This record gives sequence, structure tokens and C-alpha cells, in this order.
Amino acid sequence: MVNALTRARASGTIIRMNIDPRLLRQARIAHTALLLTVIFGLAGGLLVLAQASSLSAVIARVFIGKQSLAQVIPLLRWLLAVFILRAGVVLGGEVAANGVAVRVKGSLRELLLEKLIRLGPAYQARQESGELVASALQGVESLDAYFSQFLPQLVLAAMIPLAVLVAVFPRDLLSGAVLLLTAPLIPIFMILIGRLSEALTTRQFTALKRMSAFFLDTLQGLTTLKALGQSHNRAARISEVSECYRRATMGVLQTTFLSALVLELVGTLSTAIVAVEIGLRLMYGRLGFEQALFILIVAPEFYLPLRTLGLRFHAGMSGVAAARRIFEILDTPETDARSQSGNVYRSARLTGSWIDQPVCFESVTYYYPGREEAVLKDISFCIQPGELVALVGRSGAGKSTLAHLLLGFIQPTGGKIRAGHQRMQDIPIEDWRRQIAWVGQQPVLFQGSLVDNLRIAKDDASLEEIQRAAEQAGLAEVVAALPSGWDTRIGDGGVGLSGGQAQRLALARAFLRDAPLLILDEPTAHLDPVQEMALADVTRRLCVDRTVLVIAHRLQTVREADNILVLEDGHLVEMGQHDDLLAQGGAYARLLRAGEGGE
Ligand SMILES: Nc1ncnc2c1ncn2[C@@H]1O[C@H](COP(=O)(O)OP(=O)(O)OP(=O)(O)O)[C@@H](O)[C@H]1O
Repeated sequence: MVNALTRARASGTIIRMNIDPRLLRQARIAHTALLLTVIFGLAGGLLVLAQASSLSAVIARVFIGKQSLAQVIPLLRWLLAVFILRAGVVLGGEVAANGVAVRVKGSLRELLLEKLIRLGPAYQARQESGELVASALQGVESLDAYFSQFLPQLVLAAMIPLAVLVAVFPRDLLSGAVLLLTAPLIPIFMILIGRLSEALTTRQFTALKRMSAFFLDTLQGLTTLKALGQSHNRAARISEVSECYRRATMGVLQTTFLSALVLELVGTLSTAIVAVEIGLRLMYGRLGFEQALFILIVAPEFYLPLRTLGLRFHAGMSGVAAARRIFEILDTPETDARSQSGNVYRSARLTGSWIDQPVCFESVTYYYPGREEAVLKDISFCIQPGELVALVGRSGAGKSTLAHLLLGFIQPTGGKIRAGHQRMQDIPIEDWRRQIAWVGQQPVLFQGSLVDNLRIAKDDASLEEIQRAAEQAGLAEVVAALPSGWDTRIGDGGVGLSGGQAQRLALARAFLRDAPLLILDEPTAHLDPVQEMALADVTRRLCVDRTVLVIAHRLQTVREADNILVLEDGHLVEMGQHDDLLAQGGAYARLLRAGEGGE
């Protein structure tokens, strides 16, 4: 009874240490494969007994009963069938467990990606990209061992020893008691070593994340590092972080080997105790040969799953360490992100309606998480349908933050954004964004063909629509000059585009999207005067018949604006047209004089 309690307590501790309930909940999505893993585990336990019983029967009949080969042939056939079946069951169990691993990894990756998309650019800006990539790729991958090795072994470690005990007790009470007494030794050692390895595995995963973040940073900033002559310093830092990861990995390997040694020792000693106890009683004729042989054969099988569980415990550990970070991301409150469902208005009522109304900011305030000062303070203005509104201000005044609020990447901390009488937060975010085209300062090129890169703006666009958008943006002549035309691969691993060409691609995306509200961050760098004028022309055409909010860097754009919003330190300090604001001689005039925001 005491032992049963000890065992229960010991396994309870293991459960707390290595069986994350949220990970188990994930496994439920692959419930058929999980059920199959358990069934195969159970069948494995029964086959171990069948194998031991037929093997001991064959040996006892041949050596003690002096039976001929012909007499034991049926038993040998049965033994062969059991061998084959056992191999099949082991294979089936592994296939099923791998099925669980593949499903869970796929689902976790999807969940992570959806969550990161919902958390939006504001969250990602606060995280290290390399660390997020490491958690989403290596982190999820390290769960493979958890689901394909540790969990199935846990099932086997529960099923096989139990089946062995059930078979041994009726045959020999003393041997059953010895097995029951020695069984907890392995889990106890596992827990002791597991405590040590938990800290080491967490340290290893942290080192891996740091190394990934560092590598990604280095790759992204290679041009800057080269230009500043910092590549040698960086190489030294890379070897430092790699060394840190190596040390952490060696630490984990050391404990793995140590625990393998201890578990082997405990398993072998326990088997030896059973063997000695059986041997002595066999010698004194207190136990039958077949019975003794059966127990001797099943004794190692009794400890084997527990020993293997001890070894796979480490594989499970890395999974748990990675899962902690994955669930931390999944549990991040979506204070900034907009819910994609549960909105009070149906999409059908909204399509095309809200955008015909003025879009108004009413006393909008915004604080970035963790920052004490608001970046936008009590901002109120309206954009009338068809208006070109220019947003100007010094660097850091809050222009991009305001554009991100309008795009729904972040939510106002105070105040409201309205479209007519509807609050933005009541409009499904997908519907809201469907009416918006966004052209940023640094167009993003995705890996793929040119045509794929344009279709991002409209998945079902026909080639004619794409061609028309490209002509409007002045991209058609760039495409015509490329040997593979629209099929030219760009982005990672493909050809690059110049700053001006990439900008045209971004404008072509906006033409293709054909949304009524355009949010535009004017490019400032990398363009020669001719390119700049050509792009300004394209941009002007894009603005026709659209409502436009432009983060303006060119004086010409600001002059043409129906309304200019001047941001200073998060406050909307002035609002009006160019001539009036200039005449006022306030913040706008100072900005123009300083050559920022207007030129
Ligand atoms: N993700 C963020 N987390 C915390 N603070 C941020 C974040 N993004 C921007 N900020 C801060 O908010 C302030 C306003 O930034 P914002 O990017 O909106 O300015 P901006 O006017 O667009 O500047 P620029 O013209 O240089 O792009 C800055 O002080 C900036 O440091």
C-alpha cells in the first residue's frame, strides 16, 4: 500500500514536471492516432507476456519434459507469430505516435502564425525576430520528440509493467512483490536527474533562441556591418553565442548520459535481485522451472519501458522548455489586436457603406505597452470622403503610429475612431482593411514570382488586371525588360529590384487593390530626382477618386493636400491648408523652414 502510494506520488511529480496539460490538450486534435498509440501500447504489453509464456513453455518442455521438436512445433509457430506481431505492434505504435507529432506540430504552427498575425506589427516590433522564428520553427520542431517518443513511452511504461505484474502475481507472490518494490526506484532516480536537467534544457533553449536572433540580426544588417567595418567584431560575437549554445548542449548531453548510466544500473540491479531470488528458490525446489523461467524472461521486460522512459524524459524536457515559450506567445493578451469575429455588425451591412462616410479620430490617445508617456495625445480630426490629407511632423512625432491605428494594427488606448456613426471597433477588421490600400516606405518583396508579389494585393486578379495595374504604376516597362517577364523570381533567392522599381511594385499593388481609402507613407530615400518626379506622378494618379491619408515628405504633396495635420510630440498642433498654415507662422512654418516633413 505504502509502495503504491510512493509510486503514485512519484509519478505525480513526473506528471507535474514533464506533462504539460496544454501540450496534452494539443494532442487531443489527433485523438485517433493517440488512441491507436494507447491500443498498440496495450497490445505490446500483452504480447510481451505471450512471448515470455510460450518461450518458457518451449524451453521447459524440451529440457525438463524431454519433448521432441515435432511436439513443440505448434508452440514454436505460435512464438514466431508473437514475435512478428510484436514487431508489427511496435511499428504501428511508432507510426501512430509520429502521426500525433505531425498533427500537433502543424496545428501549433498554425496557431502561432494566426496569433502573431492577430498580435500585429506592434507586438513583433517589441520582440526579437530571430527569437520568434526560433520558437516557431525549432521550438515547434522539438515537440516532435515529446509526442513521438516521450508520450508513447509513457503509455508503454504504464501498460507493460502493469501487464507483467498482473501475470506474475498469480504465478509467484514473492517475485511480484520484488518487482513492485523495485519499480519505483527508476522513476525516483528519473525525477532526481530530471530536476537537474530541467534547468539545463531551459538554458539550452534560451541559448538557441539567442543564437538564432543574433544570426538573423547579422544577416539582415550585413550591409551596415560591412560598411562600418564591424564584420570582425560580429564574427567574434557569433563565436561567443555559439560557444554559449555548445556549452549548454554539452551540459544537457552530460546529464542525459549520466541518467542513462544510473537508469541502466538500477534496472540491471533490480533484475539481478529478481534473478537471485528466483534462482535460490529454484535450487531448493520451491519453484517450478517453467514458472521461474517465465518470471526471469519478463523481469527485464518489466524494467525496460521504465528505463526507456527515463531516457526519453530528456527528449520530452526540450519539448516542454520550447512549449513554455510557445504558450507564452499564444497567451499574450491581444490588447492591441482586433478580434476577427464576434462583431456586432454583419459584413453585408457594411460593405461599401462606411467608407462613404467621414473617418474621424475623436480624442484618440495611444500608449505603447511598457511606455509611460503617450505617443498620441488627444487627437481629433476628420478625413472627408475624397480628401487628400497630409500628415507632417518631425521624426518620432507619432505619424506612423497614427497610420497604424487607422490600419487597425493597434487600438486606441483612449478615445474613438469612427466611420460615420459606426465605431471602428464594431466593424469586422477584415471588412475595414478590405477598403484600405497601404503603401509603406520600404515595400516588402516576398519570395516568389513578380506576378505572385502583385497578387498579394488581390488573390483572384486576372493577368489583364495585373498588366493594367503595372502600366498605371509604370512597372510594365520594368517587367518587359526582364527575360522571364512576370515569371521572374524576386525576393529571397531571386533577383532584386531597385528602390524605385520596388516602389513602383508597391504602387501597382495599390492600383490592383483599388481600395477607396489609401494610406501612403511617401518614400524619402534612394530615389534620384527623375525617379522621384515619375513616382510622384504615379502617386498623384493613384490618389484620384480616393480618400488619401499621406505621411508626406515632399513639399509638393503637402501643397496639394486638402488638409494638413501637423503633429508635434504626439499632439495635433495645427490643421489646415498650406497657405493658411504658412501664414500663421507656427509649427508648420517652422517645420518647412527646418526642411523636415515638408521636403
Ligand atoms: N512598437 C513600439 N513600441 C514602443 N514605442 C514605439 C514603437 N513604435 C514607435 N514607438 C515610439 O513612438 C514614437 C512615435 O513613433 P512613430 O514611428 O509613430 O513616429 P513617426 O512620426 O512615424 O517617425 P518617423 O517619421 O521617424 O517614422 C517614437 O518615440 C517611437 O520611439
